[in-house]
Amino acid sequence: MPLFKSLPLRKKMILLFLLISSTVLTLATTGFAINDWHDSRLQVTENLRSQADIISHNAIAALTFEDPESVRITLESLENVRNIVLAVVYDADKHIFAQYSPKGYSAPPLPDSLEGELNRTLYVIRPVKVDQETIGFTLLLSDLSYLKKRQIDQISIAFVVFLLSLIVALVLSSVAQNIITRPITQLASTARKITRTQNYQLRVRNRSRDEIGSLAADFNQMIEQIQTRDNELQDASQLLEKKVKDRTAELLRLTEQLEHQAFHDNLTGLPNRSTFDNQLNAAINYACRQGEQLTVMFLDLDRFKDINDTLGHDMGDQLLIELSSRLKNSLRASDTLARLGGDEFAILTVNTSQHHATNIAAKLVDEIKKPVIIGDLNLQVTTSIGISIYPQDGTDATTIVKHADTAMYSAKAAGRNQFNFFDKQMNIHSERRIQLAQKLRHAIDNNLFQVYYQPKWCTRRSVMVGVEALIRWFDTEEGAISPEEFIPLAEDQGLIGQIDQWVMNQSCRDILQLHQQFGHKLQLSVNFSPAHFIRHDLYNRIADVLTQTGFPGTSLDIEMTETVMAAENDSLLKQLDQIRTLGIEISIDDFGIAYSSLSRLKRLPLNTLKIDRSFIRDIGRDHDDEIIVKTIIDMAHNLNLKVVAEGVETQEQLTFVTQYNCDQVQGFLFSPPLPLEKISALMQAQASAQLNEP
Ligand SMILES: Nc1nc2c(ncn2[C@@H]2O[C@@H]3COP(=O)(O)O[C@H]4[C@@H](O)[C@H](n5cnc6c(=O)[nH]c(N)nc65)O[C@@H]4COP(=O)(O)O[C@H]3[C@H]2O)c(=O)[nH]1
Repeated sequence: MPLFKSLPLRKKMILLFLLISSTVLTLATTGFAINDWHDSRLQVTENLRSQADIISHNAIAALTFEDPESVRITLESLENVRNIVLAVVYDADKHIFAQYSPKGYSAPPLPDSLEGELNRTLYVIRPVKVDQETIGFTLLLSDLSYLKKRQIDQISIAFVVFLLSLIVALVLSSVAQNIITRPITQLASTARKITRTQNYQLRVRNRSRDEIGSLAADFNQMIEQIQTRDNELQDASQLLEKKVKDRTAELLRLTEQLEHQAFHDNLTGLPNRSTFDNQLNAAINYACRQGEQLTVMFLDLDRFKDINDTLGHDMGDQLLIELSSRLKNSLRASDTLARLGGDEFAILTVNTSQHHATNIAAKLVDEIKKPVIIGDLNLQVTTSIGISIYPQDGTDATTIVKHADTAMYSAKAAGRNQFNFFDKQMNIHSERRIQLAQKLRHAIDNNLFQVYYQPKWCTRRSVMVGVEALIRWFDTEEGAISPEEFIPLAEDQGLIGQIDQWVMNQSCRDILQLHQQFGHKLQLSVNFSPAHFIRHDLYNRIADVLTQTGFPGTSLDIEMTETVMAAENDSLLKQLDQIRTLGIEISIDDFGIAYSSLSRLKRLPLNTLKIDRSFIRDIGRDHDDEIIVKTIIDMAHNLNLKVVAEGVETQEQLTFVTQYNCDQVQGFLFSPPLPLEKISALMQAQASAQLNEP
């Protein structure tokens, strides 16, 4: 049975067909054979009966007259009757009376029953009667071998027919199975193919309209649904795959960005402080093992805060980007350049001698000094660099960085635009800055400042026409502290606003006294740090001072550094215009050292240019500076601006600037900054002299 179950449907059907056909044929043949056998026996028996009746009738006389010869002759007449192998007539006592045996059969004793089978022969006994009296018996024996032979022949024929029928049945069943199972086989093979190839476009060819046809139609419909779902699934999976891919890429990008942001500065893309610290620590460990030197440079842009405050942060950012790239291009790939924040950069160079560090620092100072052109601005920035060397200036990262920072401040204090190597003395300066900052706060809170005034002389008339208010700080412990030292500190510490406000207030009161005393409108110049211009209430604050003090705006001059002038800034322009409505004049201080945009000069509402004293100082020594001074004077006059030469110390310098029609001069040649009483005395003297003039 398991073998049958595992057979393909086609073979199962053929086998079943054959089984059914052979069973039916066998049953039919057997039925026919049995029937035929019975019929034949019946016929033979019938024949024997009628022959026996005839013989019995004919033997009456012979038995009556005891004439066996005549019975024998009668019996011999059976010669033509087929199959009779023995004919015997018995007398009443069942003794053989006569017999006929064509095949030598011997007569058996007379059986008891009238019909039956004896020694594979059929026999029939008929009594010979006369008037109801039995006078003898007739026995006829018929041989069955003929019948059997016929039976065998028939069975043989039936067997052949059986075999032929089987062959026909085989052919027919094969055709039948082909008709029935082929669609099913196709269905199965299509299903297998679809499973194997996942090709849901395959369909079963459906020609019939029977159950298999509808099964195939249902199958096709089912595959169609699966195909639709598969397509939807594939679309969804593709979409999902794409989304997962996009998401993964996005995550990767974000991770990289976050990693980059964690270790780099956003604006310049340079490593940040934490990366620098890590690299420095690693470099120190390596240098320690190898016995090498390494150098840390701390770099800070000079007056960058002014640029940021006046030109705006966007401009400051662009400048930082440009300068970062310059720095990077000036260094080797093995050097680390990091932005620590604001305008502070740090550089780590490994295995570097002091000589090599000097070359690098000098190169960086020069690179930064080169003009930067952003839009129509031509900016010039300088930098101060502090350098410390491992292991001589420190053996751990914190100390080395701190010492480079200290050296940088020392470079700034020494006049900026230079580099300085750390030396132990500088620590004293660093501590000094901290101590000074504390003192400065105390001085502001307690009004511990004074204002000195430095006269400005008119070159044409040789009279004092104005004064510049300059703050003075006389500390009880250490005496006078120079503004050169504490003003940058105040700017750094965000204290300059309070200082300038105080100076303006005080000087307005002071000079108003002189106005009242001498009836002469001496012009007052006050210094204004660029930081003021980022506050939009500057106009109000100045107006308030004028209102509170009663000082005439027309006698006030505000000095701002050249960095302010470079601002492409509508707000600044607006503020300056507003301030000018108060009658106030505006001067550019220290002109010539930073910006040189002529178009900006023309656009801003200015009154005066003050030539930086570094140009005046070298008159008579540096021809270039002389040309610069002359050019500035010409240019200012062409722009309808007054020119003041500051820092005039010698007659030669005075002669030079006077020769080129400089309008005013200021400097030690005439007077250092003086307290109000001395200015008052000077004015007194001047007034007396004028009175004495012829
Ligand atoms: N070598 C030399 N120097 C001369 C000569 N004539 C004048 N000076 C000095 O040059 C400086 C002129 O002031 P500045 O250029 O505005 O430079 C000022 C100014 O930028 C700043 N400053 C002073 N007072 C104030 C203030 O009240 N507010 C602000 N924001 N800054 C101030 O501090 C700087 C230094 O001020 P000071 O030490 O008073 O130094 C003053 C003055 O003493 C000279 O012939 N030779």
